[in-house]
Amino acid sequence: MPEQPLLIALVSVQFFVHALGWAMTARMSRGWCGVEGHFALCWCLLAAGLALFVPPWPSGSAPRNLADLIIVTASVVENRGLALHWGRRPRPHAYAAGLAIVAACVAGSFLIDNGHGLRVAVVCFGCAACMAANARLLWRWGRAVTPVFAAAAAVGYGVLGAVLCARGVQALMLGASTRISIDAPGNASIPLAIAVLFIGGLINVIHIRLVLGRVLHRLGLQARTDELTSVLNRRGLLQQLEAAHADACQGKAGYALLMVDVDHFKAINDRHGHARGDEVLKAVAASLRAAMRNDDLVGRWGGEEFCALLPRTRLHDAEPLAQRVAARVAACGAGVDVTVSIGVAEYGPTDRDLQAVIRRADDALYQAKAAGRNRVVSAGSDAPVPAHPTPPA
Ligand SMILES: Nc1nc2c(ncn2[C@@H]2O[C@H](COP(=O)(O)OP(=O)(O)OP(=O)(O)O)[C@@H](O)[C@H]2O)c(=O)[nH]1
Repeated sequence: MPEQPLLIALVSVQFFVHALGWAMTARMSRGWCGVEGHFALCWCLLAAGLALFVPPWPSGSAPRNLADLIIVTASVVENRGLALHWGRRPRPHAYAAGLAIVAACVAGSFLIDNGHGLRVAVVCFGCAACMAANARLLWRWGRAVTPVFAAAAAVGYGVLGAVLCARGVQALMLGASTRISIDAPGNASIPLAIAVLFIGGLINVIHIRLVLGRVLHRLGLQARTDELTSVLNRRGLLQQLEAAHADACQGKAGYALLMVDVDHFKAINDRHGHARGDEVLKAVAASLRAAMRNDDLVGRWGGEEFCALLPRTRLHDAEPLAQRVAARVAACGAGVDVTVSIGVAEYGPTDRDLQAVIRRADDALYQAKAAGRNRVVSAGSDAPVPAHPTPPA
């Protein structure tokens, strides 16, 4: 086999390896219709398209343009995969219309003198439109999570789109004599083949980075979230508490803590069943979140106990908030009478240790329980405040 087709065959094999990797990932995540499945199909199409440039395929216009159409389809599939990655709704009609226009132009160009230039141009413009759409997706949705990577990748796709546009314009102007092609005779196309291999590798790195980032983000979220109530779990809340405490120790704003415990929860479980108990816990968590401000964080401390972190909040502001929480819970409509006891504590300049603040909130909660439940007690204040007139369940 002469050097030229050998090089193209190598690039095709490399893309096929990418496809294999994504196919395995899609199978593991059972996501053939998801992002991984789209990337697998994209790389498979690219590998197939390039393989059509290699003997025994004849070197006439038909296999070349079939290859070009397959490559445009691969670009469309990639864009669909990226759209799915950010939860955007892919637009099948737009994709189908774009592909139909490219296919019609390629078919029509066979009837025109010097149609070769038109065919190359249309295919280049088709791919360039997909690259521009990819750049837009990365710029619009990716920068919020990974600013540097998303901006660099968006610029990369943008440059690739611009190069393809320039190539399309050149093909239109030069018509039949346009010769810049991966299978053009002579040594000129060797750098082009190497560039295709390099750019393909970079695009695959972008795909890997996006999917890996999403998987790690999801795992991190699961590790910090309570499965039943969807609020933070103890580990997740402790991380936030430690960060708030470190900030406070450095002289930044302090914080307040609410320890919230459902009253007589064992009786609710015993009387109404464990499943209803779970529903009550979900309703209490939802009420807590609804009563809090945007910056406040709610977590399930364990069992029927919740904890809320109120950043930049003093005790005298935390107390009315705790009252509001108690009133919300009492009105949560969980199907049974539910009340909570709440202990409130705030960070003080002598608190070198987060555990000291947690202990004060816990002690205040214990006092609220001992004083008859369904009330708010602030660490340091002697008089427990009844939270709500409703008697415990
Ligand atoms: N349904 C349900 N019950 C839970 C869950 N986690 C803990 N519990 C139950 O919560 C109950 C807590 O009981 P206790 O610690 O005696 O507290 P209590 O009955 O609320 O009493 P006071 O706190 O003193 O008012 C236990 O019966 C646990 O089995 C859960 O995820 N779902």
